[in-house]
Amino acid sequence: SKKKRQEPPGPRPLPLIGNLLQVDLKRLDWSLFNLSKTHGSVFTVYVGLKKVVVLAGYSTVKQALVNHAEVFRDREITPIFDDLTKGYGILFSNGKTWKEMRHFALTTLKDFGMGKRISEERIVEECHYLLTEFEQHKGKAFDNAQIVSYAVSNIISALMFGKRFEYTDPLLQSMVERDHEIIYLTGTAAIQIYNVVPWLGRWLKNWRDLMHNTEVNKEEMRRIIADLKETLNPDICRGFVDVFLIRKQSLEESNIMDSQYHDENLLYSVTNLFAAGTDTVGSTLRWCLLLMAKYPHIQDQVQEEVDRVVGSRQVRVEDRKMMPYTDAVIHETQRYANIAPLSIPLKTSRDVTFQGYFIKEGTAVFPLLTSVLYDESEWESPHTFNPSHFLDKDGKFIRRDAFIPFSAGRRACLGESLAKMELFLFVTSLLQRFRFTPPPGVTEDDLDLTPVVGFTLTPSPHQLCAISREGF
Ligand code: HEM
Repeated sequence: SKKKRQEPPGPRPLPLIGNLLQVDLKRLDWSLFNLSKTHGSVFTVYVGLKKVVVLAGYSTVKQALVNHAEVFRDREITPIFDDLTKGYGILFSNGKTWKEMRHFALTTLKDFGMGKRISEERIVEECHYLLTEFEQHKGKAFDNAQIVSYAVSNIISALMFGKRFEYTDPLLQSMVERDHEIIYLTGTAAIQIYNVVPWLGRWLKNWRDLMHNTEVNKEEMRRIIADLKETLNPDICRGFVDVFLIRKQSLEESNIMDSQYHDENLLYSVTNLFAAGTDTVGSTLRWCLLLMAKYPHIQDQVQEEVDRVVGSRQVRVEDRKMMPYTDAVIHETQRYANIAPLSIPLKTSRDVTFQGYFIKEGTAVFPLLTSVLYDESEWESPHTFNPSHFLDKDGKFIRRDAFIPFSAGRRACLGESLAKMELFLFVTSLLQRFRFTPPPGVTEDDLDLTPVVGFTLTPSPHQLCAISREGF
């Protein structure tokens, strides 16, 4: 009946441009969050002619992604996602490709220690390189964006290629820089326009830059893979790429030619993991250092806890349970920084009636993480950086259901355990050794928390001073 097929409400769209006048493409997540206050937690917007259903607030997002996991599972392959990976790999694939590549990536990365002791050793080793680099800049104002990203990308590189890069290696530098650029450009207003009017592409500088960066990236990744192939030894698997190549070889030897283990899926899975594993953790780490410099009384409490629990020895993952305040600060950084505000768009895998509204198969869906991490009915002071969100009255760490910066359901981030381990070890190691302050002549109030808005939210370019702490 007509009633049963009622579609989610929303602002009235205009011909051709849809609701483009009601949203700010430069801060789409906040515009949609505001619209949810008028139109409810499930509503429709038209980005040009493209219809999108927005899910807002913790209970709605959770109900969709977790309780209707099979429906809200497929990726919406926008024109730009298609340009980037042609439906291969993990991030922007669907069906058999996605299922097999996600499963393979998860099991292989776990076999190489993702989230376990072996990764801990690797991260601890990388902390030393990072600290040495900070040491060289100590006391002077500097922008830590690059070295933080290099350290973080070495963790995923070790899992995939079985090696780390020197921070001075031009290959590492260019891959990190280009990925950063790609992630930024993908979220710009120009590319969102391209997604609804793809023939505009060649006229848009952002699109041309994106395509150029993607091509160079692929070339470099192909060369790394070719080197690994040349030196492949099935008895000593160095990482993800080796395991993939061996699986591919053995399937080919068995004359199975239609498997998912082909060059394209290898190339795009590796580029996906490198990009998803670098910029995300890198910018969260930078948010954390910036917030520590801005709120010195919070930094004091973290350092008091680090000194009391760890002292001057190496921090280990198992220290975390004795460090509720530090744990709360890292969680609150992820909540407040909200680095993936729109998550990554999904589409419905079949017709569904959700919260009384009919949503047709193939409809694009935005699980609005901003509306979850800033949900006023879940957080006591959503707009303030407040580690108490994760502490009970006795100062013990508490989990919060609405803390889903890695999203939830079938598509949830597959690097969550690795990211959490990296964040804990990098943050504590840096704060054990250094005090972070604004540069001379800049006050804490001057430190700007306005993000640069791309596909992720990163801190605006800034400088901090890393001052050596007494005893180190
Ligand atoms: C602070 C760090 C990180 C954050 C906040 C984060 C967040 C996210 C989010 C929001 C998604 C989208 C989930 C969805 O579509 O519902 C995602 C997907 C993904 N993440 Fe992460 N991520 C982080 C670190 C990592 C790391 C370290 C890796 C690499 C090991 C990684 C690999 C991936 C992959 C491969 C996907 C795609 C999953 C799929 O489509 O099935 N992420 N991440």
